[in-house]
Amino acid sequence: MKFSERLHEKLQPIWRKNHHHPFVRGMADGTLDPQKFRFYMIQDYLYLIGYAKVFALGAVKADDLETMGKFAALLDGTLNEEMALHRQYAARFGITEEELETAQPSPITLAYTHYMLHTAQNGTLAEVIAAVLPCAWSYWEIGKELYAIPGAADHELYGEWINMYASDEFSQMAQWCIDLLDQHTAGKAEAELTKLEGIFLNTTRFEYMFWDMAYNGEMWPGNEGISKGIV
Ligand SMILES: Cc1ncc(CN)c(N)n1
Repeated sequence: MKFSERLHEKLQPIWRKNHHHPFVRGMADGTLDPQKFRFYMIQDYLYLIGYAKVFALGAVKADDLETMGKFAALLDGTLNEEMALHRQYAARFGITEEELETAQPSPITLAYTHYMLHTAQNGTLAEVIAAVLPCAWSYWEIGKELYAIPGAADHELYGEWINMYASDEFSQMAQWCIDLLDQHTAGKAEAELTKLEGIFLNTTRFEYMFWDMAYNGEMWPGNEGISKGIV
């Protein structure tokens, strides 16, 4: 069994929780409060800045030019395609790029990005991929699931989000990460695989916590104004 198959099978219960989270269900049926989505967009923008840096660290840790080039392409895709969608949404909400970049990260955004960056800075290439894979893989799965719901991808506000994460480009990048992890784990000792499984589990948990943070507008104690999306 490939290592990615083992992860997928073992972590299904947590993955299903992401799909059933009220934030995701609200995008699926179009009932999500736009203010919650606004708050999510700002936090996700900050998250993606950290996520992009993890791809940069992947290029540093790669030991062949092809893999370096692919990580460079993922970095470019995150900064210039995925985050472009966020900038478009921000414009619709009347938020400037400067406001986006200077917004305060919530405790979960900070913890999640710092965990990924710490892992990527200190770990092996396989650990870098284990840290980012739940982000790419779970969004691809959610995107596909929502896209299959009649009318969901045409929703005035959430349609573009769904189309982005169900797109061929996004699926190819998630599949590349899956294949790279399988390549770097083939024949590895159980102790190493267990460590990688732990990293994958942690960022999978963070994915759930991120939906929850966005749904509840969770900010630092005493920052309730910000939690309502007023940056
Ligand atoms: C929190 C989170 N996780 C994953 C993704 C998909 N890159 C994202 N945009 N945001």
